[in-house]
Amino acid sequence: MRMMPQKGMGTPGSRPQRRFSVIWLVRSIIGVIFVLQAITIAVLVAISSLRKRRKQVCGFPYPNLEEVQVGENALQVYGYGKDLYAAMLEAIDGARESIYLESFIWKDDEIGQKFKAHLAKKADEGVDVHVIFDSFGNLVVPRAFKTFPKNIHVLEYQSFYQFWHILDPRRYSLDHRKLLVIDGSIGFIGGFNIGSLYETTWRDTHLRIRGPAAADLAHSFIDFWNRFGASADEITQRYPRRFDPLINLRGNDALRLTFPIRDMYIEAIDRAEHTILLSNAYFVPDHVLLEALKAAAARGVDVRILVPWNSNHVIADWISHGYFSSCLQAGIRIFGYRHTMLHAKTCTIDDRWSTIGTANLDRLSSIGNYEINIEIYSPELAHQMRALFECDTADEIELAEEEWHRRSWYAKFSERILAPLRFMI
Ligand SMILES: O=P(O)(O)OC[C@H](O)CO
Repeated sequence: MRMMPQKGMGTPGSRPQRRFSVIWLVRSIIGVIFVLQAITIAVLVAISSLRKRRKQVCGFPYPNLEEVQVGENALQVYGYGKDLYAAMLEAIDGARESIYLESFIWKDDEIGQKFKAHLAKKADEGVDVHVIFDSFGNLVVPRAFKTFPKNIHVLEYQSFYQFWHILDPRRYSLDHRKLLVIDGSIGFIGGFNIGSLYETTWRDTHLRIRGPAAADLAHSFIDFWNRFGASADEITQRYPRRFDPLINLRGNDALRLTFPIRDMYIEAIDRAEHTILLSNAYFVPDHVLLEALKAAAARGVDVRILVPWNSNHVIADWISHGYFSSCLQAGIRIFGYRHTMLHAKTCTIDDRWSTIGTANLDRLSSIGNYEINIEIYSPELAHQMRALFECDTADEIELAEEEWHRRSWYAKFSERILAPLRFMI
């Protein structure tokens, strides 16, 4: 009996023909995109490491800002690491009761060691010293550096500590916060991690609070410690807190799925009438945030966004570039900071409202990590934030819409091919 060859099988002895199907097509397209993304990333990383080898940082301008009084609190903005670290170490040296230090990254270098030595001295004097750092953020830091004297309480935050945690999407989060609180009365918050690199070569923004609002920072630390630290080592210290309409702390909590910092940004942008001056290290906004910024520009608000021109994460830069065309079309002004890496996470609106904190405008910070931002209602502070922004943008490039549209085809291609990665960072 003769067998009729079935569809797609070919004749006996010949190679079977691949059956065309939608699944095969989708798989092939995804495969091609993966390969193109891998090639693009490899090329960009190679170019970036060449650039890093050649680049010399020759300093950057920043204004000297005076401490301002906001209600019962004195606020000092820092735009330069050397000044900030000096103030932090001075505050640590003056501690009498407690020191709470939390840092996403804590480098084993001159500055990192300096902090460790000052903390050890205070612990020996009997001050209650607690430190938290993120396990993933400090993966490359030697274990010896992460070992502290016995009288310093340490929490190395690790999201996964049971096997089943890998099944819980809420645990794909980092402790991205940067906090220092002394005696519940002096608090530091902002973008600076701890390390020599950040001391003089990165432009970042941090805030010192002297006054009752520092108690909020203390309790944010204490709450985190008591939830994730050993139960036998609870912090029982309390600092009186009070509601303050001028200064508000906003904290993202991954396990509780509360992400008020993103909401805070959207609400403030929606309210803007005159100006939005936004600086962010990694500008990869979600659809809602982006539409809020565009809507503000459409109603006549002067929206200006400052991003690093070449950040420490080249892929993030190129993903960020993918937003610029639509921002420029919407009337948003984009500035690229070229002096050095700009790591600040700040915004000031209508010369009234400002925020300084740890949250980048990307998915990880918006709906992923533990983050902490402070929002301040104060024309005096907003005036300083404007001065800082204007200093940062004074001699930097502003993208012109036409010129940006004329960028090379391979730049446009790279942005397109990397766009699907927006949801990963
Ligand atoms: O995660 P951030 O914003 O503290 O930035 C850290 C730097 O990217 C370190 O590579």
